[in-house]
Amino acid sequence: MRTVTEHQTAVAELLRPRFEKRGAESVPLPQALHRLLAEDLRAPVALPPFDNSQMDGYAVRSAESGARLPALAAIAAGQQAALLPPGRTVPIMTGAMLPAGADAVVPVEAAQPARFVSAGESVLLPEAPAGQFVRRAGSDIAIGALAVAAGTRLGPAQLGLLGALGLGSVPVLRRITVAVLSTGDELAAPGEPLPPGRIYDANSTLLGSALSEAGATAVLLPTLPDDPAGLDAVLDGLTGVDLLISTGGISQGAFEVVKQGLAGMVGFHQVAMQPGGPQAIGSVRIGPPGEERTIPFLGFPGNPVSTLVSFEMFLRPLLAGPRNRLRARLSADAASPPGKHQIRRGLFAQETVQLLGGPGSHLLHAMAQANALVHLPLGVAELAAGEEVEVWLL
Ligand SMILES: Nc1nc2c(c(=O)[nH]1)N[C@H]1C(S)=C(S)[C@@H](COP(=O)(O)OP(=O)(O)OC[C@H]3O[C@@H](n4cnc5c(N)ncnc54)[C@H](O)[C@@H]3O)O[C@H]1N2
Ligand code: MOO
Repeated sequence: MRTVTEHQTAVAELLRPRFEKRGAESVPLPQALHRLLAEDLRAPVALPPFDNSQMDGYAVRSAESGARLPALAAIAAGQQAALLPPGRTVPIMTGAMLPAGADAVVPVEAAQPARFVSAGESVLLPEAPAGQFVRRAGSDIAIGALAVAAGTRLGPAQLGLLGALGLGSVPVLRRITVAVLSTGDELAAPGEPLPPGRIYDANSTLLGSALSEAGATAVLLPTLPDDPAGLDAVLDGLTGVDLLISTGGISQGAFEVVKQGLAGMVGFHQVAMQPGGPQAIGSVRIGPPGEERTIPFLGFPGNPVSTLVSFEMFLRPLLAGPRNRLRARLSADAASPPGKHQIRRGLFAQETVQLLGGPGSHLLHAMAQANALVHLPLGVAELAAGEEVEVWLL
């Protein structure tokens, strides 16, 4: 039996070289959400690009503040500011360029009168130290500084920064394309009638959406009946994908389509975790004759919770990095098979986690209400309420 870490290492060794060779593409900034940045990006301009006002108020030479000063015509955001002559003040709006000579801003409500006066009128300004309410050029980021590092998953803040820096497009890693093959005679497609003895296919949707959320492109193949010859046909017809994942058909049954169809080509292992114990890993030949190539293959167990937990444990970290991990206290006693790393589903709030449903890997309804995976480590049989465990926030 393999440990979780051993299988994680095996999956990483199989997939990392492929993922690293995937290459980059340039995409318009608004389309780069959740993509991985392909190279370090440095600031082509400083932010702010020029000294500007942090307040709607009066720009002043600080040495001349604490006095009544005649005002010039107001400077709006977007205008180029001229020199502020000595002995003058100028109404200035938030974000407007500070005129040369000025080094402080007095908020309009601190002036007397507490409004914007017309050009030529004078206004009494309180003492304002140098730098007051002035946002210096480069105080957010200096020109040439590292803005976003290669490998960063681009979220709203990173994309906003790149927009502020004037970048219209961004180099991102090409998406990994993953074919998803749910197997089993019992499967019917959601939306279709359900004959007796059959169940609806949950895994195609579950795994497809997990892959999309992690930044990959999922290609959902039609479900495969328990017919090893059918698997050969699927492989022959497959092109343009970086990875194939199957679900089901890998344990000890009499009709294990993946196990029978790929015997000798891929490894079938028992991993010391629950759910997700049975795992397959290796490489498969795909493509029509003359265009064959070899791609990595992962076989996840068929139970839907096993499939999603397998994805979270083995694949998601390689596609999108680790989940947020923290320690939480169990809300109630818990038991776990000591020979396995058990991964339960739970509801995390205020440093406490409540287990939802039992350990069974068919309990998809409970998982659909969970916001965390709860780790009960190898070697642990019983945990008391209040004991700390690791949780991964989903
Ligand atoms: N004798 C043994 N039997 C089983 C063992 C074992 O060690 N010895 N392991 C059990 C464990 S643990 C798991 S997990 C499953 C894994 O089996 P398979 O990967 O071969 O999966 P299947 O048998 O095809 O399906 C398992 C279960 O999940 C349902 N299923 C499958 N695909 C889907 C889908 N796309 N959507 C919804 N539900 C699906 C399927 O109907 C089965 O109920 O093996 C245990 N057995
Ligand atoms: O290892 Mo299985 O995934 O418990 O049901």
